[in-house]
Amino acid sequence: MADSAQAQKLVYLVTGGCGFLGEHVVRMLLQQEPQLRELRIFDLHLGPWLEELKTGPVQVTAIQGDVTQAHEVAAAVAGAHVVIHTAGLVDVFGKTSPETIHEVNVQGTRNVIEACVQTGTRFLVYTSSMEVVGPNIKGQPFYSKALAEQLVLEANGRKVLGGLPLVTCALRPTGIYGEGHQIMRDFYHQGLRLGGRLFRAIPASVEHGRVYVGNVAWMHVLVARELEHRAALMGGQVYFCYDNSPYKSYEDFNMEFLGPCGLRLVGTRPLLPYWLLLFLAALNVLLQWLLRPLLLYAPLLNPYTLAMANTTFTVSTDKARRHFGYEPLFSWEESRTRTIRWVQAVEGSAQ
Ligand SMILES: NC(=O)C1=CN([C@@H]2O[C@H](COP(=O)(O)OP(=O)(O)OC[C@H]3O[C@@H](n4cnc5c(N)ncnc54)[C@H](O)[C@@H]3O)[C@@H](O)[C@H]2O)C=CC1
Ligand SMILES: CC(C)[C@@H](O)CC[C@@H](C)[C@H]1CC[C@H]2[C@@H]3[C@H](O)CC4=CC(=O)CC[C@]4(C)[C@H]3CC[C@]12C
Repeated sequence: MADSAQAQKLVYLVTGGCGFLGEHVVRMLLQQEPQLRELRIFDLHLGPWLEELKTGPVQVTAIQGDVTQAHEVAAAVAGAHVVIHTAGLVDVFGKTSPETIHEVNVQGTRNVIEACVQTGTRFLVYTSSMEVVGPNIKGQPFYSKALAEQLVLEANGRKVLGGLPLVTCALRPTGIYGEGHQIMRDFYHQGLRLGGRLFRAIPASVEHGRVYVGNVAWMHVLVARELEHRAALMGGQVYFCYDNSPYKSYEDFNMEFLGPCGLRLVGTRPLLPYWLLLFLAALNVLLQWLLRPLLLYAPLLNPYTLAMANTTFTVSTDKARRHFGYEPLFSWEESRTRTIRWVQAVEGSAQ
């Protein structure tokens, strides 16, 4: 009996499973997905925390690999029931060349799609970004995400090995926050260096939609589960990731977490005029270029981050609720508390 029950259980693959979002998806699957028999985690950089996951009832298989290498992807995909493809490069600080970003995001996604077709995996969930509908121009970090999303959606309905159709969909989070968010960590360290102060650079009126990483992970788990049963409705669809996090300026939102950790945002309006911020941002680009042979200089302020920080991001949709019953798993209060605890615990700033 156990064998037949075990036989009905499924193999999931998460690419980028050791990243900020990927780790939350992996942990959420282990907590919330009863159908799991094996969870494969495919990543260029495997985290040591994976070892702690191997003591549970689900077989956890860590695979060190590169999505730009088709054969490595095919070997990881073979036999998987569903692939959750989060591996990607989103570099808003100019650390990585546009060519590399394109290779990982576009060719890597193409490799995942082809691996599904060649090995017979029928369900593919892609982590896109709200940015794909932003003011993208060629060469911006998210242009390659838009191309990759298009590949995934166009692949919906392709026949996989065995003759059945591939079912794909894409999820579009906006700025994700929560435990493990590197930019939040950078802001905290910047504030500590400035004597517990951060200086306002963005008008408080510029509203930003942000979403808690646990709710983004939960949406991935739900979509991976429902994609088979609701293929006709969900196949080829995109879903924005949303929850009840409040709309605030990027800096004021960060202070929801950094304030309780002892930081203070100075100024009710930007301390420097926008033209001076533009000049400093351009200067940072020049410095990054001049210093590149010696070191990687990648400050928070550059023309792209300044433009993004001054762009209103809002999402008004309930499509995920209507299509597959999504409701945020974590309230705003829980999301805020978890994030504060992370900053306090990881950064040793417990009060
Ligand atoms: N962080 C955010 O605010 C948002 C992220 N996203 C998307 O979510 C996904 C995950 O983002 P994050 O967790 O923030 O990034 P991350 O950089 O923390 O995680 C990405 C993971 O992919 C892996 N990876 C990178 N290149 C690889 C390759 N060639 N082969 C195999 N693995 C590779 C990395 O090692 C890393 O573990 C990305 O696709 C990103 O575009 C979308 C919207 C917002
Ligand atoms: C120095 C200041 C200008 C400072 O405030 C810069 C902050 C900057 C790092 C962030 C400001 C806006 C952020 C982006 C925004 O939340 C939209 C996004 C959506 C995504 O899907 C991915 C992340 C991001 C591009 C996000 C990245 C960080 C900012 C640019």
